Amino acid sequence: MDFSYIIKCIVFPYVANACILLKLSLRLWHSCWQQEKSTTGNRATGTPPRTRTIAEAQARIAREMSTATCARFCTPLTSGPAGSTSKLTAGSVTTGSGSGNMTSSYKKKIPSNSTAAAATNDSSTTEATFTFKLGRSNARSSSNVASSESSDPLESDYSEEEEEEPEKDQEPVTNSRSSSTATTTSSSAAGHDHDVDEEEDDDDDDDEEEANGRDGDDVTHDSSESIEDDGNETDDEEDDDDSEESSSVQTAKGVRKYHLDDYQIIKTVGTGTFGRVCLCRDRISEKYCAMKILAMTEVIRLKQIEHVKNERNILREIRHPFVISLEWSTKDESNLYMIFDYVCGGELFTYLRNAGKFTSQTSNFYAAEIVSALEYLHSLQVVYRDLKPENLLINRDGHLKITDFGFAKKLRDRTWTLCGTPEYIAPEIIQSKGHNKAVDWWALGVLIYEMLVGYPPFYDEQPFGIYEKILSGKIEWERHMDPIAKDLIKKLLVNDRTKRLGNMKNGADDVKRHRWFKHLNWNDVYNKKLKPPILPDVHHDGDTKNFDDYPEKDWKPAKAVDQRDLQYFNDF
Ligand SMILES: Nc1ncnc2c1ncn2[C@@H]1O[C@H](COP(=O)(O)OP(=O)(O)OP(=O)(O)O)[C@@H](O)[C@H]1O
Repeated sequence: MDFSYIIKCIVFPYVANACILLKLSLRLWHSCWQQEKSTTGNRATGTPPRTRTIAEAQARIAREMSTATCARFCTPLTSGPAGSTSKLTAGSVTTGSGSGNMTSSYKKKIPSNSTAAAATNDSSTTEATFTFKLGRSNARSSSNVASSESSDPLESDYSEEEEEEPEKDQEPVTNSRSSSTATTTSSSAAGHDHDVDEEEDDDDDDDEEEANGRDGDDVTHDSSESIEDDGNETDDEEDDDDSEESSSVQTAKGVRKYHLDDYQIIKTVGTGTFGRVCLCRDRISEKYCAMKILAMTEVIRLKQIEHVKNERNILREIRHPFVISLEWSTKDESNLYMIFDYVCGGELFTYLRNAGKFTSQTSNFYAAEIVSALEYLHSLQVVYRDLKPENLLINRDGHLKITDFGFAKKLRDRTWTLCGTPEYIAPEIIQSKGHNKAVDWWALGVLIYEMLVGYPPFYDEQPFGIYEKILSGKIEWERHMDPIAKDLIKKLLVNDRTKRLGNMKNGADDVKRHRWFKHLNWNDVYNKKLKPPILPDVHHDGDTKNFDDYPEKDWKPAKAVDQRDLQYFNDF
């Protein structure tokens, strides 16, 4: 073996990966340090971390896992806030090894420094890094991550290219920007969104173009056009009286003038990084809905302005049976508000943890609905970037609704943000190579594995351990795993994204034609004709029994932001 071969093929890859991990460590350290300086207490709302009662599932998973893996997956437990208990039972679940009701404490938010954070409940530890979004994770070593390096509140993302670029327009937008036109929204995103899309420029670009069977011209997409076309567009010209908390929206039944007062808040059903999600009742239509309330001070502090705007803009544009529907959005001087359909069945995550794992049939059903949604999103050049069981809600009819578009982004080509949930992050995101829709197909592979096995394929207590495992590409397989499902997972969890199923020239069709989905008629999938394996136990549309209880008295009103900061959200 010649010397240059050893350097190129053995030493270089190790050194490269070590450098990447070192870089991530430095960013983590930097961000921890920044967060520690600036925060005490847990988020603007003051809500304690959420816990659940799922020890039996944990014990079962522990039994089924090798001791070493188990020690990593079953991280230290903490007791939760009084009253924060899961009411969910597994009685109605058709699953693999599911076995009824389970109780025990299960740490919902596992910070990067789990012991310290568990002891203090302090967001300065739980929000370490690239803005760790720890509100939603249960058995994860941490939840979502999104990089936030700069002190510019508009700069939510990290990219090497950015650092070399001259400072972009970083002042808050002026009043001359119309608050609701799509063009403004779009130009704002272009001007401030540091989740940079760039033409491909590194070595594998050409390969990738070839593999995708597309050329650069094909990928251009003018988001402003589609947003303007959207029936939900607020019509300021027709209604000059519209205040920020109210607006007229064209609905199927004609123009409706929405007001925040139209919604009666009933109960908190979920918490997130910047606020909470409440069940509410629309006094006009008498429909139940979910109101996501985001404290602007937190959005600014965590440099997530563009991500939040992306979320709203993308959601306004899309409509699909397996994607949450945004009905209206608005703001006041303290909060941003998004009104969604209320999905009363709760999170797929809870059903999965209660069951331990799903059968191949059950997993296949959910995977098919996700494939249908991903195909649709990608056709609009939207990359979702946060696929995981916590973000999949089960509707009363048993079908899925994908929620939380906080990391979704309309792509021209590639983007560089380090974001996602560690266990679900694709290797190219860790390596800061620039990523595209291929990351969603990777995440689908992780999700199918987690549904079938009960835990994700790459796990460690620390995000860096997870990243190391992802980059190593080694996966432990269960002996009795469905071999056809295993084949699909292998084809999705391919480190080289140009060879990853879903990202090649036939796109989603390659996934849809895989043998694991052979029996499916994809029109039936889209039209919800398949029989759902789980029917949630709910008594009426506003039932909250499938969600945890949150002590309502813990919510403190978010602080009003000053006029200058308010302008960041002019186009929200
Ligand atoms: N439309 C809905 N119907 C019912 N529950 C919902 C709905 N939307 C969100 N939830 C609940 O609220 C939780 C938090 O919502 P979401 O993930 O959108 O908030 P987030 O602030 O973006 O959270 P994170 O910071 O974890 O990303 C969800 O996991 C879910 O349990």
